Amino acid sequence: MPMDTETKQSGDLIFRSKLPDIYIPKHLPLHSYCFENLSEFNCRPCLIDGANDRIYTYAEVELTSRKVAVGLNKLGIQQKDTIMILLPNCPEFVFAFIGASYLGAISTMANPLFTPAEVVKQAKASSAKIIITQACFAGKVKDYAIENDLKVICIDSAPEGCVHFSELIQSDEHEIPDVKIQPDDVVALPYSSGTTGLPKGVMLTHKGLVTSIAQQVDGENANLYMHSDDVLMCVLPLFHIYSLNSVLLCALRVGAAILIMQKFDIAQFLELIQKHKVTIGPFVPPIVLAIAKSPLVDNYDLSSVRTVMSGAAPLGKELEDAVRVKFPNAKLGQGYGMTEAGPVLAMCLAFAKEPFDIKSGACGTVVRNAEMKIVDPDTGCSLPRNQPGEICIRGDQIMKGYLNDPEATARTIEKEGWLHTGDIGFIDDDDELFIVDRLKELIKYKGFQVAPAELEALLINHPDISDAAVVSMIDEQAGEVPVAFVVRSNGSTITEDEVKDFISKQVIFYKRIKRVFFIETVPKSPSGKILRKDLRARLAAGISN
Ligand SMILES: CC(C)(COP(=O)(O)OP(=O)(O)OC[C@H]1O[C@@H](n2cnc3c(N)ncnc32)[C@H](O)[C@@H]1OP(=O)(O)O)[C@@H](O)C(=O)NCCC(=O)NCCSC(=O)/C=C/c1ccc(O)cc1
Repeated sequence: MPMDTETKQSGDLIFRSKLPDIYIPKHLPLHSYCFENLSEFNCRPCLIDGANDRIYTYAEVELTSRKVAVGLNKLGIQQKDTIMILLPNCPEFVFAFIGASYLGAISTMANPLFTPAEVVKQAKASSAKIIITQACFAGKVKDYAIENDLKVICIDSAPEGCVHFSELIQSDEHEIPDVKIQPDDVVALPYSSGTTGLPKGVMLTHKGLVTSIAQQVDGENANLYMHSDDVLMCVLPLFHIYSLNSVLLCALRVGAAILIMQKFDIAQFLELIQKHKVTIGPFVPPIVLAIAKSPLVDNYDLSSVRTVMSGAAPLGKELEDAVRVKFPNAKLGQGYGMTEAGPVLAMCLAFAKEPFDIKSGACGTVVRNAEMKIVDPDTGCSLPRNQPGEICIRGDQIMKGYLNDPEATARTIEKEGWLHTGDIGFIDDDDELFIVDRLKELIKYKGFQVAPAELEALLINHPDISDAAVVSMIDEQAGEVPVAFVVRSNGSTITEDEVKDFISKQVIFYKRIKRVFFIETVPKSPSGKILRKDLRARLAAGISN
């Protein structure tokens, strides 16, 4: 047994990476760290827009981002202000995010397919001062922007009252304000519901993201080895931390090319891999499933791909094996992330420069410069190898906390710095982590988060519903889908379709309720907590209306 990866510290059994700790320049602001080695790849492709093959070199991306920083500043954005990026994957997403970082400002990212109410909720909660979007989504924030005197910037055309993105780029980069960015300053504010409750702003700092990127791609034997000849497929949405961190920011650090795809379409996706000789594919299980199942795959040359990573949801062993044959030259493995954890907790060591053997089904080994422990959820005691418990992580990469929510922060991060994931897993004799269950309420539809509390709050707003609980149901395509247990108000005859329609109108597609089951009472603990396990057990036993 590799004892040096396991130590005892004040009674806790702590696991560490097999890779040695490295120096991490945590004092650098995120943009300075990402562009630290820029002179080595100034003229190389940085962003490739898959929609039109337009290539932006590293020099262009860096310069444009600085211009955008000045442009944002001229529109009133100052250090510590928040901008909202409401965009699908596109070069402007990158310029806006990095531009805001140069200013010491914060980016909160939202799915442009959110309903107006969902966007406005996040814009309000994050106190966003500017919203950067596309003309077709501008209507979602128009009224809110007028009421609150916010500027809306559009990247394509500028509807009345909006500013065109090109105006930002016309600024003189030399006018960039001289800001002193502290390592603990927030740079990104994604939203996540964590282990319980409603979506909350996750404060990720310069130091946190620098540490997370370094844990993946820095060091002589990098854990997720990539270099300036690599081409990464960027099809996962940049408004979630997986793609933002493990694709965009990691690639920028090493000078790799980022192939931007706006929307997943299997034929276009395969075409782009072949055309641009993609070498690294960071995916999620539904994409892996599409590749495994599509007959189109055999018409394309995918031999350039050397790394296929899956994350954000569990990947079954059968699927892993089925897709392996489609990529003749690729190593296949998983990464394990959670927005609050910065996000990467564990990464497949077969992706290391000097790779290790791994087992299929494992979601990696704890990243370097970090500590992991597995605790008994009932007693809080740490557990030895091969015993499942709640996965906890400690290190500079984890979030600073939830925005304006010290109670939720304290529930998630212990005083000693341990972040509780709400995931149940164990570490085996070879230091590999296996996730076996989930303690938290979260539902994952194709890797997108659905917070049951959010849907329950909407449901009980309906006059014909007196109580409701939302849990996950297994689904082959999506992994999980939300289903509702509903208690009708006295005398109500509300139907399943009426309940579904009521929710569909208010939420993005992946939060739509797929089934409704009517019950007499929602099972609850004496303290009022919904007994979700009981409801899931009823589903498993084959409940029907
Ligand atoms: C690419 C997927 C897998 C599949 O996309 P899809 O085939 O379009 O299917 P969807 O179900 O998502 O979307 C379908 C619906 O959306 C619509 N849609 C779709 N994109 C459009 C559009 N750009 N315009 C307009 N309509 C559209 C589409 O038309 C359709 O609408 P409808 O027919 O009415 O249901 C997509 O689901 C997806 O991106 N999922 C991944 C989400 C994700 O990145 N999650 C990460 C969360 S953070 C995390 O967990 C971190 C983990 C992590 C792990 C490891 C690490 O190293 C680091 C981190």
